[in-house]
Parts: sequence; structure tokens; C-alpha cells
Amino acid sequence: MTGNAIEINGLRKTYAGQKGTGPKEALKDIDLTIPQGSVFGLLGPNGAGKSTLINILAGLVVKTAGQVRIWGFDQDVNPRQSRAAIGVMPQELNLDPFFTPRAALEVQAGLYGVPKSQRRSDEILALVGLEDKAEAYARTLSGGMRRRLLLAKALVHSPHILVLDEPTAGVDIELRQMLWANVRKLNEQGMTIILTTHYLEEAEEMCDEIAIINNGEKVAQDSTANLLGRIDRKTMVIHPASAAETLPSGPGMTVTKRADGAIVITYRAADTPAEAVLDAVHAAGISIRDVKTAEADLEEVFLELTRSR
Ligand SMILES: Nc1ncnc2c1ncn2[C@@H]1O[C@H](COP(=O)(O)OP(=O)(O)OP(=O)(O)O)[C@@H](O)[C@H]1O
Repeated sequence: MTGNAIEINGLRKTYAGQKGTGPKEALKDIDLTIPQGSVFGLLGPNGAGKSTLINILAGLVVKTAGQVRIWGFDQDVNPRQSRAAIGVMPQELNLDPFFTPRAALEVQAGLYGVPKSQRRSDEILALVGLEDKAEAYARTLSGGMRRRLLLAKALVHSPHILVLDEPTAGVDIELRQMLWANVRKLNEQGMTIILTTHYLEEAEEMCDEIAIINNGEKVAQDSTANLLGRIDRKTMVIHPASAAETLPSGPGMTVTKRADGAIVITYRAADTPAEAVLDAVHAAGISIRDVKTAEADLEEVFLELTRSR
């Protein structure tokens, strides 16, 4: 099946003002489509509105205006079906301390109306590596284990869409790898994944497509490759065979010398071929011991898109 997992049109959220402050427009007229089967990244600085957006999808925050369709179901017209299509792993570790992981999954499955015969609690516990903690009280689980349990809870009703809100904030490497391995596996099985993250390199590595939200507005949405392609600046670092006396120069090149003697040249790939940069280096009488090039990363795209606003 092809199509959109999520379709959002004209979405607005205004929180009522608290003491001494006016109302807060957290989302201002957002349009967003998320293709089925993708791993989709929702990025933005603190306070951009990501959690508000996710909480609206999860049915935890009531929107002020706009239309939200989840797996084709309008949230206002078919609230039950649209809720059933999505599972959310929240940021906060909000677990009942007196439930064991197995009991927590059974309760969650009950809330979603999953019949006993279709429950997969043990399979899901195994997926997240909690099978040997199935009967431990949640209060005895480590922070990492609690996060695993939150992921497990998001999966009990076999949703089409899994939303992960800052899943790796403050988690150790082992848990992070477990999470990403699971995300990849679930995505390969056809699940659409939406994640928010502050770690740009993580989004770069994991996501096919990314939307950047800033100050309640969508400032970009594109494939990860296209977003990275937006910044055409390249950097070449030349390590000269002997100390350079003259610095190379040429149209479209910015040249600086580092304390270690390396020469750093930035240029736009569209206007300046790498060969022209190397020619300029040779023309300055420099012989090259080593050379490295670097592309823009998502951090630069992100800064460029969110800086001016
Ligand atoms: N319940 C609320 N009442 C009033 N204002 C709120 C409420 N929840 C969020 N806000 C405000 O709405 C804006 C968007 O917040 P939101 O939590 O959605 O941002 P975010 O992008 O998820 O940020 P973070 O990454 O810090 O969680 C912020 O200015 C926040 O202070």
C-alpha cells in the first residue's frame, strides 16, 4: 500500500495564557504529509512545537484548528481508528511502579481493545530485550529498562505508525543501538516511524525524510539527501609538504591557515570545481602531503534554516 501515513492541514495550537502571559501560539498553520513506510524525522530547537505536534497525533493535546488524518482516518470523524493506527513512545518515564512489564503490556492491550488471543506481550518483551524482567516490578527497573518498556507499550496494538519522542535523549550507547536496531526492524516490516531528536547526526543516519519546525512553523521538509544538498559549501583541508609561504587564492575560495599549518579552503561546489582549488594550491607553490574534503552536515542546514527566524 502506498500513500500517506499522516496528513496534516492547517494545524494550529494556541495554549491559553498562564498567569501574567498572553496565549501561546505553539503551532501556526502547519501542513505536513508523512509517507507510509518512511522513517521520518521531526527536528526543531527547544520550544519549536514538536511535542505539541506529537501529542496532537497521539490524541493527548486538543488542536485549536486544522485537520489531522492518521492512516487515512480523520481524527475528528474517526477518533478510534485514528488512535488505533498510531503508537507513541513518550519522553517521560510515566510507568505505574506496581505493574510488572508483562502486566503493563496486558493493561495497555486491554485499553486498546486487543483481544486476549491476539496479544503478543511475550513476543514484544523479547523484542525489546525485557523477557527476563517480565515479572519484575516497574519500580525495580533501571532507566534504560523503563524506556524499553515504554517502547514495548507503544507496540501492543500493532500500530501502523510508531512515534518516538526524543527516544535517545540521555540514554547509553547500548540502549541507543537496541532502539535503532528495533526501529530498523519494525520499519523493514512496514511500520512507518516518526521520531523527534535533538541529535542531528542521528536524524541524518536514520531518517529518509525530515521536516524542520521552528517557532511553530514548518521551515523545511525534504528528503535527507536533498536537505543536505541545499548547502553547497565544501571544505578542503590541505596539509602542505613544507610550511606554505604564500596562501592559494582564487575566485569563490575562502582560504585560512590553521595553527598546525594546514590550509583550509571553503568553496561552493557548483561554481568551483575541486580541480580549480588544487590548481590554485599548486600555483601558490605548495606541494600537497595530504588532502581531506568535507561536506555540509545536517547541523549546518539546520542552523541556516532556523538562525534568521
Ligand atoms: N501546556 C502548555 N501551556 C502553555 N504553553 C505551552 C504548553 N505546552 C507547551 N507550551 C509552549 O508551546 C511552545 C512549544 O512547546 P513544545 O513542547 O511543543 O516544543 P518542543 O519543540 O517539543 O520543545 P522541546 O524539545 O523543548 O520539548 C513552547 O513555547 C512551550 O512553552
